[in-house]
Amino acid sequence: MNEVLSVKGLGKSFKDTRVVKNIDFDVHKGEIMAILGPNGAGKSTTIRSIMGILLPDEGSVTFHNHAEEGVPRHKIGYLPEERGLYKKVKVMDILLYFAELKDYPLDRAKERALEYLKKFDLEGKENVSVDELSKGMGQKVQFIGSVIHEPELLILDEPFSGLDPVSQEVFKQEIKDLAKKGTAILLSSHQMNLVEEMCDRLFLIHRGQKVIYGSMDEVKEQYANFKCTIHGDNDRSMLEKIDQVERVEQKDDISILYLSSDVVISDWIKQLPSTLDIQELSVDRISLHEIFVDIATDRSLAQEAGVVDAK
Ligand SMILES: Nc1ncnc2c1ncn2[C@@H]1O[C@H](COP(=O)(O)OP(=O)(O)OP(=O)(O)O)[C@@H](O)[C@H]1O
Repeated sequence: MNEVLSVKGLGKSFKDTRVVKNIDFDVHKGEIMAILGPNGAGKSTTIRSIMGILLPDEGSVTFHNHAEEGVPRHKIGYLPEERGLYKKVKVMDILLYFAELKDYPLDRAKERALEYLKKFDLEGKENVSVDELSKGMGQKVQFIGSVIHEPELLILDEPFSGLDPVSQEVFKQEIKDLAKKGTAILLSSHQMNLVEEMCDRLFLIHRGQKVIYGSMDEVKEQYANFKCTIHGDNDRSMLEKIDQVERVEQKDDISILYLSSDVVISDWIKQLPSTLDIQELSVDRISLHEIFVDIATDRSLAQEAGVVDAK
C-alpha cells in the first residue's frame, strides 16, 4: 500500500485529561479516508497533531514513512474547522499568498486560482475583497487556498459545513476528482450520507480511542445488518420472540426490528407470525448514520460485533 501519512500510537493530554489515546491509522495515495466521531471525540486534536499545531505527548506522524517525523509543509493542504481569511484582502491576493507560503510558483498558482474560481462559480471575483463574499463563497476561497499548491496530502476538517446542497455537490465532486488524481485525503465530517457516498475507508474515534478502522465495504458488511420496519399496532414482546430479531425499537405504531447478520431475508419474511398487524413493511440495511449513532450513544454494536480493523 502506498502510505502517504502514517499515524502511530498518537496520544495527547490537556492538563490531566487524556483526550486522545493510542491512535494508529494510515492514509494512502489516492484514497479518501474519513475520520469520524461524536463531538469532543478527539478528531481535531488528532488533526492538529498531524499538522504540527499541537505537540503530541506520545506517538509519531510520518510522511511516506520517512525517518524524520512530520509532514513537509509544502506537501500538505489543510482546510481547518475554524474558517477565517484576512477580510480586507482581494481574493486573488490571498490565494497567491497561500501559494507563496508553500513555495509554489506564482504564475502557475494564478492559473490554477482562475480555473478553480470558475469551477466554483466565482468567476470574476478575483479582485473582490474577502469581506464582500458570502460565508459559503469565503469557504470556497479557503478550500482553493488549501489545494492551490497541489498538495500530496489534503486534510479537510468539516469541509461541507455551511454550504448549500449545490455547493456541497461541487465540493464532493472536486474532492473525489483530487483523490482520483492521486491526492491522499483525510476528511472529517459529521455528514454521514456524504461520508458513506465518497469515502474509501474510515476511522471512527470515540472518547479519544479507536472504535472502527476499516474500508467502507468491511464496515458495512460487519455492521450494516438488515432492519425491518413495520407500521402497525404490535406488541413488543411478540416482536422480540421472532426468530433472528436482535433488538426492537418502537415509537407510536412503528416498530423497527434489528436482525442478526446471518438472516436470509426471503426465508425470514415467510416465517413472520400471521397475527402481526402489518400496514406497511420495509426491509433495509442500516446506514452509516445509524452505525455512528449506535456507537456514540453507547449501544455498543461495535463491541458486540468485534472491532473492525483493516490494518
Ligand atoms: N486546547 C485545549 N485545552 C483543553 N482541552 C481541550 C483543548 N482542545 C480540545 N480539548 C478537549 O479535548 C477533547 C477532544 O476535542 P476535539 O476538539 O479534538 O474533539 P472533536 O472530535 O474534534 O470534536 P468536534 O466534533 O466537536 O469538533 C474535548 O474534550 C475537548 O474539550
